[in-house]
Amino acid sequence: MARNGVEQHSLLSILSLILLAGAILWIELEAAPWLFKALASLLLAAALLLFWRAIKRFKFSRSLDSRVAHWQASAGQGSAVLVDVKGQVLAVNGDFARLCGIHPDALKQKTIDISLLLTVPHAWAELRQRCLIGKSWHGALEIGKKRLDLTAYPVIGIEESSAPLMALEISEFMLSSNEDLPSLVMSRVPLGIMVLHGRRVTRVNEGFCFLLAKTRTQVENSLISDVFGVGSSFEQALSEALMPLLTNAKVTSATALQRSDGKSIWCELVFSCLDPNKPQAGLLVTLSDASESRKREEILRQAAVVFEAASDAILVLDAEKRIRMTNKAFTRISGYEPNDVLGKPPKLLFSNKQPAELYDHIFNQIEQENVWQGEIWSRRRDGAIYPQWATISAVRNEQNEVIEYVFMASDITERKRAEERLNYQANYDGLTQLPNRTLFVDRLGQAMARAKREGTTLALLFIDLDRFKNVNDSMGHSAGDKLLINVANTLNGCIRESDTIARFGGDEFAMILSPIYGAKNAGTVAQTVLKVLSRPFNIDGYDCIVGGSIGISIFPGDGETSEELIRNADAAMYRAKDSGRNTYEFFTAEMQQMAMARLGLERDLRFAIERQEFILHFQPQMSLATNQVVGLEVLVRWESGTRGLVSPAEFIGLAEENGQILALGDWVLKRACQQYVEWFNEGIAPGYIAVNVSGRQFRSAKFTSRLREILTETKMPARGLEIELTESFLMEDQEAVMRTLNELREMGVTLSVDDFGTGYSSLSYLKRFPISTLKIDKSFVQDVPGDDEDVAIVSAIIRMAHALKLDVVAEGVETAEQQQFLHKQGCQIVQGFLFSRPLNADECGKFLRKRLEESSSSSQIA
Ligand SMILES: Nc1nc2c(ncn2[C@@H]2O[C@H](COP(=O)(O)O[C@H]3[C@@H](O)[C@H](n4cnc5c(=O)[nH]c(N)nc54)O[C@@H]3COP(=O)(O)O)[C@@H](O)[C@H]2O)c(=O)[nH]1
Repeated sequence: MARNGVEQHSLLSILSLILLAGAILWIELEAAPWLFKALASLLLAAALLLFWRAIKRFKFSRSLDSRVAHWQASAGQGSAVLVDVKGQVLAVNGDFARLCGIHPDALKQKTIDISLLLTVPHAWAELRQRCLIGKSWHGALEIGKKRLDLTAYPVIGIEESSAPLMALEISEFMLSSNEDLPSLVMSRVPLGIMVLHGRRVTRVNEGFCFLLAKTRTQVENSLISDVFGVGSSFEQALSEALMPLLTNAKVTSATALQRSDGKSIWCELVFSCLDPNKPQAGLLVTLSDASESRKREEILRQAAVVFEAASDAILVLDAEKRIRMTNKAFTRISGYEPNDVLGKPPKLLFSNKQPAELYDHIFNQIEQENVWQGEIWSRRRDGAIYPQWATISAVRNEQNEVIEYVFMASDITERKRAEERLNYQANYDGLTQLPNRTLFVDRLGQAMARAKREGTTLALLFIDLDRFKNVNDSMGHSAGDKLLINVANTLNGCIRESDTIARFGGDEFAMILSPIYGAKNAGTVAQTVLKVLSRPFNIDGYDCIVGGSIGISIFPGDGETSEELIRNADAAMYRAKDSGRNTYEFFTAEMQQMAMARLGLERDLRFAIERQEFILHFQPQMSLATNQVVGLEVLVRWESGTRGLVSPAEFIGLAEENGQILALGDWVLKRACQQYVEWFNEGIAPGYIAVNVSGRQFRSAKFTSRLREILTETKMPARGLEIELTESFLMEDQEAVMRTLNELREMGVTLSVDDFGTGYSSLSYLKRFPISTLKIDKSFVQDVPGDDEDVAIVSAIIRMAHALKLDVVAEGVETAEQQQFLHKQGCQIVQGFLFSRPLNADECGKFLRKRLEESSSSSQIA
């Protein structure tokens, strides 16, 4: 270009000389003929024209030169060419010549139609059009087999009229990189590969597309911001890698990348230059999915956190069972610092409270089953021994060889204490600290097994205190508790080391004498026990004499199971009580039969309730003043298919013991109310029906609400119902009894005290409780007026009842003498065989009707 400028400059000088010569000639020929003058003018005009054109061309050439020079000065790195709008090359750099495979000299004075290079259809027209309107153009082009990245932009002239020029910058050939990365490798390699030129993605492999769920066409030739998003984490990683790449062959980083399907993957990126000598020549980026390894790392990190933060002590042992790692909890629990134990076997942590073989046993089991779990006693650094719950597991490699053991252990000192407490509570009586029934049964089972094995004999003594209730009721529960503790200590003194004494609850105790050499010896022990029990116990300054009754069963002989032995000793104890108390009885075959009978009765009773085999009988209560039926006592009967009509005396006690009384009592109440309402509607009902309610039924939480339901359901008038409760029951838990009695009174139901005189006949409860009637027990009535004592008792009860404004019913009246006596004493109401036996509903209905008829006819006669 410079040469061209010099040539134009010389041409301009020649033209200037011609023009000067023409002007001189024209002046010299002023006087010459017009023909010469005309020729001279013509020559001058031509010279002027040429001069003007030369000036113009010179100016243009100067402007072009300056633009080319300016472009050359500012042209960026890489291949570049400056062309005019026709594609004529105005300037090139050396890289461009190399790109075209043409020596730079070959371009001298030559013109190359750049559009020939642009094999992509319309590319030339597009970029030319963009440059003509002052915009740039980017695109990927191919030259033969080569691919290149081209950026074209307009080069503005100094004058507006200047013809537009276009600078084309062509990035380095990728030919060499293509050859370095054979397509096969590119496509097979399980990595994402991406080639970047500037901020443009020029090539990617299948791995890349797979990784980011993109298609090649979505990615190739797109800007990074289009592929990864504006301001993406990739862009950030790239910009962070650029500086280090100037000095490092490769730079790695990792970041989360967004896939086209919206998922995010964690990628490891490796940036390297395509040509290490020319960082600007493009970058190769490999991407690998590190999500899994990151997850694993995360898990490992979490595991490490768990390891350290675990509340359990954790030790990692190597295959030789030497401690390799410990966590903080281990140090906290054991007191050992890691350095105290690292490299040592965990045996040093074991205490000798357990058998020495345990250590080998543990690892033998792990060898077989991979894991061992159990309690071990460990020793802290300060020597203290403590229990641990340990889990030791083996970690094996793919060859199934143990590579390490993980030993996890928690300090269970507290848990053990709590367990011991619970165990104690479950097996010992809280008041006397003696074994309870549960532990007793367990020990009895063991003693029976031992006796069987060794061919020895054992005895079971069932002890019931005779007058404990008196103390409890008269001196209060606290005194009763003290008495029981004293009794327990005393009984403890009567047995040997090998024997067991237990409290079964209430005032019941039991002993296992094991072994016992002959039943006689059991009798001797029973005598000793009775002797110590008959001595006074000093409670709160008072001497309390209780005494006891003992039943004895012997094994083998009196039962095959512990329950049988206990039941039989219990039966013998009842026999002892029946035979006058403060004595002992051995279990006998006869008792065996009774026990069997009781079992059978219990079974049949259960079915009787299901089959509704019960009926009600009614026994009239007569007014001695009017000779009228004033009420009816309701008495249940069991019409058994196999046993006939069974008296309640035979089954009520049993039903109370096993809880069947709840269902039975409910039925009795409802049926009695229904019957009363029937008679009431017929106009023959007396003033009330008196229903016997057992203590267990009365104590039930639902008793009053259920009674309310029954009254409503049957439409029974509450005032027509009297509840009969035994005197002894009223003495138990007086506050609770009081609450229920008050509820009954509010409902309008009255209360009668049954069997009065047989219990403690305390005046205080008669005053406190809302009682309306006292029933004198038939045992007092049967011997009046002959027996002075009974006469005194009966008259006293009647007087007391009058004083307290209570009605009195005398039951069991069988003779006219008894009736007269009672009448004389002022007893108003009587009940007994003298007037009527208990009658079934039909008979009772007839009885009521007859009595009414009789009384109406006698009143008519009168
Ligand atoms: N909880 C419930 N207890 C009930 C119920 N039904 C009855 N019983 C109680 O069973 C015991 C035995 O009753 P029973 O065999 O019916 O005997 C009663 C009468 O038949 C009997 N009696 C009546 N008059 C005479 C007589 O002149 N002589 C004589 N020897 N016996 C007679 O007395 C029993 C009534 O006693 P009491 O209840 O004390 O008034 C008995 O304790 C019943 O209470 C029930 O449904 N629930």
